[in-house]
Amino acid sequence: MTDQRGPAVPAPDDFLAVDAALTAEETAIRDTVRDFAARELLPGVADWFDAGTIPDPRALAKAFGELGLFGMHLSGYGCAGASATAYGVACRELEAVDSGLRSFVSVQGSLAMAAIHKYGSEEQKTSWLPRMAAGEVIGCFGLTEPDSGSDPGSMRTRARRDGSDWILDGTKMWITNGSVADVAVVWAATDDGIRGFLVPTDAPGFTANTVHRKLSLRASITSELVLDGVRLPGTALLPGATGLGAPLSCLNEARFGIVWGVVGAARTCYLAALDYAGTRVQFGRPIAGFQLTQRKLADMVVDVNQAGLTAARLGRLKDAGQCHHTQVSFGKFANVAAAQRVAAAARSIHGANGITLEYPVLRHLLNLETVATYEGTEEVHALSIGQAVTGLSAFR
Ligand SMILES: Cc1cc2nc3c(=O)[nH]c(=O)nc-3n(C[C@H](O)[C@H](O)[C@H](O)COP(=O)(O)OP(=O)(O)OC[C@H]3O[C@@H](n4cnc5c(N)ncnc54)[C@H](O)[C@@H]3O)c2cc1C
Repeated sequence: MTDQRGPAVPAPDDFLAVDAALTAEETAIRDTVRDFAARELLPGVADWFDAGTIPDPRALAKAFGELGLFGMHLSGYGCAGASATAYGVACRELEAVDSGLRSFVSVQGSLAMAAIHKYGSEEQKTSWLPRMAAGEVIGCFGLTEPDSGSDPGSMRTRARRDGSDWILDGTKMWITNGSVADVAVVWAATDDGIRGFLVPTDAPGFTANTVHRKLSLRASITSELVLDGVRLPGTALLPGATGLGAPLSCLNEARFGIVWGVVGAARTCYLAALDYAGTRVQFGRPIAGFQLTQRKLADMVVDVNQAGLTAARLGRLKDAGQCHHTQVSFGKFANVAAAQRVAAAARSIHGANGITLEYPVLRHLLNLETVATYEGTEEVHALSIGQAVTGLSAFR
């Protein structure tokens, strides 16, 4: 909108008019997910966080499936085949409500389904993907172990041959949706290097134990997976996944969703702070009128919108097939840190109210501790960027 005085004052949450570059389809997806999230997720999320769970994960999976969010940027097998940017926008709108809800979609679509889509046999794809896309089957992705996190090559979970079968032994830790999953994509060391397996969670010897007393990502189910002599047929092996590069490429898909998602978390915190600062009166005037508050709000609007710009640029690079994994590392590294700064500043603007679940700010700030840790910690992505720019690996 312009008038004779020139362009209008930009919208606080889209200061650089990034969304104007979305296609009509991407805009429609944004609006659909935003409406759904406001109607179905936002009213309950503080209670779910308080209770430390998602009350009905199967119903939630069905609802996400009906919206076409699972495996949204994959094609065929019941997946929506949308652009990477559209998927990113959907992640942004979900994480504007809670990082745990975006994690549900990331793990199902970008980790479990992407692994099957990329590395599975035709039979595995037709058997699992349509039901996972519809939300009838929940998947999880087991890479991390109690003693193997940033260095997944050190994993101890073993898969050994027994005739044409495989026998899996080991423990996976911090696995999102592990206790509610129907199928686990489990990565294990074999005599031929790291391989991926599709493990039905009712297989004898498989157990999942929910992790309790988390202080972050509480509206999400996190589990330990125990594999005690789990016997699988030869057809459980993902034939195309050979070596550590396979799970790492799935993580790169999920990280792309994080680059976008945290923009949503930051936006929510920023808008809450802006609203609060405009109505909270101290010393006879709204705290938004104090210079120190305005400095915070200016820093926040820059962080939110620069992060949005980074996400949008990576989306277009990915849609063009031109997004290098170190660029996704750049996005995760920069955007998570920006979201953490915004959430912390928003919490301070809310004063004492900011420590309660009546306002979203501390919930988001706590969630972002997980988001900074999973899919590669802040340090790991710094090293990945460092390696890209220097040509020297400092990982070990
Ligand atoms: C809520 C939640 C959900 C999760 N969901 C999943 C899931 O679904 N599937 C899954 O497989 N995993 C999942 N994870 C695990 C997550 O990916 C790991 O926690 C992460 O990779 C870090 O591993 P770690 O916790 O073992 O930390 P560590 O690797 O032990 O790292 C500890 C610290 O050391 C630093 N560090 C490590 N190596 C280096 C180095 N070379 N140089 C400098 N610093 C270094 C790290 O950056 C970090 O600060 C989840 C985690 C959480 C908290």
